[in-house]
Amino acid sequence: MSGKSLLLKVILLGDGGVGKSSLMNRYVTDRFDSQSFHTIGVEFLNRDLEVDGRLVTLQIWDTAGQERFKSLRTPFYRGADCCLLTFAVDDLQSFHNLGCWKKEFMYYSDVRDPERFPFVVLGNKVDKASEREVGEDEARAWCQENGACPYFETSAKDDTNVGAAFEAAVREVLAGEDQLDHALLSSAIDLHGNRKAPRSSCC
Ligand SMILES: Nc1nc2c(ncn2[C@@H]2O[C@H](COP(=O)(O)OP(=O)(O)OP(=O)(O)O)[C@@H](O)[C@H]2O)c(=O)[nH]1
Ligand SMILES: [Mg+2]
Repeated sequence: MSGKSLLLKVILLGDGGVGKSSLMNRYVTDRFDSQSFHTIGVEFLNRDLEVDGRLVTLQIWDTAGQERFKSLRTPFYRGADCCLLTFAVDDLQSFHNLGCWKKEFMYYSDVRDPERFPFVVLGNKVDKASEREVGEDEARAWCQENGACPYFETSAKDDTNVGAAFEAAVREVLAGEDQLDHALLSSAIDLHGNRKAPRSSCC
Protein backbone atom coordinates (compact mmCIF):
# COMPACT_ATOMS: atom_id res chain seq x y z
CA MET A 1 0.00 0.00 0.00
CA SER A 2 1.33 3.43 -0.95
CA GLY A 3 1.58 5.82 2.05
CA LYS A 4 0.78 9.00 0.18
CA SER A 5 -2.87 9.96 -0.12
CA LEU A 6 -4.20 10.99 -3.51
CA LEU A 7 -6.66 13.90 -3.55
CA LEU A 8 -9.55 13.32 -5.94
CA LYS A 9 -12.35 15.77 -6.65
CA VAL A 10 -15.71 14.28 -7.55
CA ILE A 11 -18.77 16.37 -8.31
CA LEU A 12 -22.44 15.50 -7.84
CA LEU A 13 -24.79 16.89 -10.49
CA GLY A 14 -28.50 16.37 -11.09
CA ASP A 15 -31.91 18.00 -10.71
CA GLY A 16 -32.91 19.71 -7.49
CA GLY A 17 -34.34 17.26 -4.97
CA VAL A 18 -32.90 14.00 -6.38
CA GLY A 19 -30.82 13.51 -3.23
CA LYS A 20 -27.28 14.74 -3.99
CA SER A 21 -26.76 16.35 -0.58
CA SER A 22 -28.31 13.34 1.13
CA LEU A 23 -25.93 10.98 -0.69
CA MET A 24 -22.89 13.06 0.28
CA ASN A 25 -24.04 13.33 3.90
CA ARG A 26 -24.83 9.63 4.12
CA TYR A 27 -21.39 8.75 2.78
CA VAL A 28 -19.37 11.21 4.88
CA THR A 29 -21.34 11.50 8.14
CA ASP A 30 -23.57 8.40 7.91
CA ARG A 31 -26.67 10.51 8.56
CA PHE A 32 -29.91 11.05 6.68
CA ASP A 33 -32.24 14.01 7.08
CA SER A 34 -35.76 13.62 5.70
CA GLN A 35 -36.29 17.42 5.90
CA SER A 36 -33.17 18.64 4.10
CA PHE A 37 -33.06 22.09 2.46
CA HIS A 38 -32.18 22.83 -1.17
CA THR A 39 -28.48 23.57 -1.63
CA ILE A 40 -27.52 27.09 -2.67
CA GLY A 41 -24.34 27.16 -4.77
CA VAL A 42 -21.95 24.39 -3.72
CA GLU A 43 -20.70 22.65 -0.60
CA PHE A 44 -17.97 20.10 -0.16
CA LEU A 45 -16.91 17.42 2.31
CA ASN A 46 -13.85 15.15 2.40
CA ARG A 47 -13.61 11.48 3.23
CA ASP A 48 -10.48 9.34 3.34
CA LEU A 49 -10.72 5.82 2.00
CA GLU A 50 -8.59 3.01 0.66
CA VAL A 51 -9.34 1.51 -2.73
CA ASP A 52 -7.33 -1.41 -4.07
CA GLY A 53 -4.42 -0.54 -1.74
CA ARG A 54 -4.38 3.17 -2.65
CA LEU A 55 -5.05 5.82 0.00
CA VAL A 56 -7.41 8.41 -1.36
CA THR A 57 -8.88 11.62 0.01
CA LEU A 58 -12.18 12.01 -1.76
CA GLN A 59 -13.29 15.61 -2.00
CA ILE A 60 -17.02 15.47 -2.75
CA TRP A 61 -18.55 18.61 -4.26
CA ASP A 62 -22.30 18.83 -3.84
CA THR A 63 -23.99 21.31 -6.19
CA ALA A 64 -27.35 23.07 -6.28
CA GLY A 65 -29.57 21.38 -8.85
CA GLN A 66 -32.12 24.16 -9.19
CA GLU A 67 -31.82 26.12 -12.44
CA ARG A 68 -31.71 29.49 -10.67
CA PHE A 69 -28.37 28.54 -9.08
CA LYS A 70 -26.65 27.63 -12.34
CA SER A 71 -24.21 30.56 -12.27
CA LEU A 72 -23.21 29.70 -8.70
CA ARG A 73 -22.37 26.05 -9.40
CA THR A 74 -20.72 26.00 -12.85
CA PRO A 75 -17.44 27.74 -11.80
CA PHE A 76 -16.72 24.70 -9.61
CA TYR A 77 -16.72 22.11 -12.39
CA ARG A 78 -13.10 22.74 -13.38
CA GLY A 79 -10.60 20.34 -11.91
CA ALA A 80 -13.11 17.55 -11.26
CA ASP A 81 -11.69 14.04 -11.67
CA CYS A 82 -15.09 12.32 -11.94
CA CYS A 83 -18.71 13.43 -12.31
CA LEU A 84 -21.58 11.62 -10.59
CA LEU A 85 -24.74 12.20 -12.64
CA THR A 86 -27.70 11.72 -10.31
CA PHE A 87 -31.43 11.25 -10.82
CA ALA A 88 -34.23 9.93 -8.62
CA VAL A 89 -35.95 6.72 -9.74
CA ASP A 90 -39.33 8.20 -8.74
CA ASP A 91 -38.79 11.27 -10.95
CA LEU A 92 -38.81 10.56 -14.71
CA GLN A 93 -37.94 14.15 -15.61
CA SER A 94 -34.75 14.00 -13.55
CA PHE A 95 -33.75 10.93 -15.61
CA HIS A 96 -34.54 12.69 -18.90
CA ASN A 97 -32.36 15.60 -17.79
CA LEU A 98 -29.20 13.50 -17.36
CA GLY A 99 -28.04 14.39 -20.87
CA CYS A 100 -28.37 18.11 -20.11
CA TRP A 101 -26.31 17.70 -16.95
CA LYS A 102 -23.62 15.88 -18.86
CA LYS A 103 -23.53 18.65 -21.48
CA GLU A 104 -23.43 21.38 -18.84
CA PHE A 105 -20.54 19.63 -17.11
CA MET A 106 -18.60 19.20 -20.36
CA TYR A 107 -19.13 22.83 -21.32
CA TYR A 108 -17.96 24.39 -18.05
CA SER A 109 -15.37 21.86 -16.84
CA ASP A 110 -13.16 22.21 -19.90
CA VAL A 111 -11.79 18.67 -19.45
CA ARG A 112 -8.68 17.76 -21.39
CA ASP A 113 -9.95 14.50 -22.88
CA PRO A 114 -13.79 14.56 -23.15
CA GLU A 115 -13.95 11.06 -24.69
CA ARG A 116 -12.28 9.44 -21.69
CA PHE A 117 -13.64 11.55 -18.85
CA PRO A 118 -15.20 9.25 -16.18
CA PHE A 119 -18.89 9.55 -15.34
CA VAL A 120 -20.83 7.39 -12.87
CA VAL A 121 -24.65 7.42 -12.88
CA LEU A 122 -26.70 7.12 -9.69
CA GLY A 123 -30.41 6.26 -9.65
CA ASN A 124 -31.30 7.39 -6.13
CA LYS A 125 -34.34 6.78 -3.86
CA VAL A 126 -34.68 3.08 -4.73
CA ASP A 127 -36.38 2.64 -1.36
CA LYS A 128 -39.46 4.24 -2.99
CA ALA A 129 -40.11 1.11 -5.01
CA SER A 130 -43.86 1.60 -5.36
CA GLU A 131 -43.38 5.12 -6.79
CA ARG A 132 -40.77 4.19 -9.39
CA GLU A 133 -40.98 5.96 -12.74
CA VAL A 134 -37.62 4.79 -14.14
CA GLY A 135 -36.78 1.11 -14.56
CA GLU A 136 -33.33 -0.27 -13.89
CA ASP A 137 -33.04 -1.62 -17.47
CA GLU A 138 -33.91 1.78 -18.92
CA ALA A 139 -31.26 3.45 -16.77
CA ARG A 140 -28.63 0.84 -17.66
CA ALA A 141 -29.41 1.29 -21.37
CA TRP A 142 -28.82 5.06 -21.06
CA CYS A 143 -25.46 4.42 -19.39
CA GLN A 144 -24.51 1.97 -22.13
CA GLU A 145 -25.30 4.54 -24.82
CA ASN A 146 -23.40 7.23 -22.96
CA GLY A 147 -19.90 5.88 -22.70
CA ALA A 148 -20.71 2.63 -20.90
CA CYS A 149 -20.48 4.38 -17.53
CA PRO A 150 -21.11 2.42 -14.32
CA TYR A 151 -24.64 2.59 -12.89
CA PHE A 152 -25.69 2.27 -9.23
CA GLU A 153 -29.16 2.11 -7.74
CA THR A 154 -28.83 3.94 -4.45
CA SER A 155 -30.80 5.00 -1.43
CA ALA A 156 -29.34 7.69 0.80
CA LYS A 157 -32.19 6.92 3.18
CA ASP A 158 -31.47 3.19 3.57
CA ASP A 159 -27.74 3.44 2.81
CA THR A 160 -28.05 1.20 -0.24
CA ASN A 161 -25.00 1.17 -2.55
CA VAL A 162 -23.84 4.61 -1.43
CA GLY A 163 -20.30 3.52 -0.52
CA ALA A 164 -20.10 1.29 -3.60
CA ALA A 165 -20.99 4.22 -5.88
CA PHE A 166 -18.32 6.56 -4.47
CA GLU A 167 -15.73 3.76 -4.55
CA ALA A 168 -16.62 3.09 -8.18
CA ALA A 169 -15.95 6.75 -8.94
CA VAL A 170 -12.47 6.39 -7.41
CA ARG A 171 -11.83 3.19 -9.40
CA GLU A 172 -12.87 4.91 -12.64
CA VAL A 173 -10.38 7.71 -12.01
CA LEU A 174 -7.56 5.35 -11.02
CA ALA A 175 -8.19 3.15 -14.07
CA GLY A 176 -7.97 6.21 -16.34
CA GLU A 177 -4.73 7.33 -14.69
CA ASP A 178 -3.20 3.86 -15.04
CA GLN A 179 -4.03 3.88 -18.76
CA LEU A 180 -2.46 7.31 -19.13
CA ASP A 181 0.69 6.27 -17.23
CA HIS A 182 0.97 3.19 -19.40
CA ALA A 183 0.56 5.15 -22.60
CA LEU A 184 3.10 7.79 -21.53
CA LEU A 185 5.61 5.19 -20.42
CA SER A 186 5.42 3.09 -23.55
CA SER A 187 5.57 6.07 -25.89
CA ALA A 188 8.51 7.80 -24.19
CA ILE A 189 11.05 5.23 -23.15
CA ASP A 190 11.43 1.46 -22.95
CA LEU A 191 12.45 -0.45 -19.82
CA HIS A 192 16.11 -0.60 -20.88
CA GLY A 193 16.33 3.14 -21.16
CA ASN A 194 16.26 3.25 -24.96
CA ARG A 195 14.28 6.03 -26.47
CA LYS A 196 11.81 4.91 -29.08
CA ALA A 197 12.33 6.28 -32.56
CA PRO A 198 10.87 9.78 -32.72
CA ARG A 199 7.73 10.18 -34.76
CA SER A 200 8.39 11.62 -38.18
CA SER A 201 7.55 15.24 -38.28
CA CYS A 202 7.56 17.94 -40.87
CA CYS A 203 9.48 20.47 -38.80
N1 LIG B 1 -37.03 8.25 0.27
C1 LIG B 1 -35.87 8.85 0.02
N2 LIG B 1 -35.77 10.19 0.12
C2 LIG B 1 -34.58 10.76 -0.15
C3 LIG B 1 -33.44 10.02 -0.53
N3 LIG B 1 -32.42 10.87 -0.76
C4 LIG B 1 -32.90 12.09 -0.50
N4 LIG B 1 -34.19 12.04 -0.13
C5 LIG B 1 -35.07 13.18 0.23
O1 LIG B 1 -35.26 13.97 -0.93
C6 LIG B 1 -35.30 15.34 -0.60
C7 LIG B 1 -34.23 16.10 -1.38
O2 LIG B 1 -32.96 15.62 -1.01
P1 LIG B 1 -31.64 16.50 -1.17
O3 LIG B 1 -30.50 15.65 -0.77
O4 LIG B 1 -31.78 17.79 -0.46
O5 LIG B 1 -31.67 16.77 -2.74
P2 LIG B 1 -30.60 17.57 -3.63
O6 LIG B 1 -30.36 16.78 -4.85
O7 LIG B 1 -29.40 17.89 -2.80
O8 LIG B 1 -31.39 18.90 -4.00
P3 LIG B 1 -30.75 20.35 -4.38
O9 LIG B 1 -29.83 20.75 -3.26
O10 LIG B 1 -31.91 21.28 -4.50
O11 LIG B 1 -30.05 20.22 -5.69
C8 LIG B 1 -35.09 15.44 0.92
O12 LIG B 1 -36.35 15.53 1.55
C9 LIG B 1 -34.43 14.10 1.27
O13 LIG B 1 -34.71 13.69 2.58
C10 LIG B 1 -33.57 8.59 -0.63
O14 LIG B 1 -32.66 7.85 -0.97
N5 LIG B 1 -34.82 8.07 -0.35
MG1 LIG C 1 -28.59 19.65 -2.17
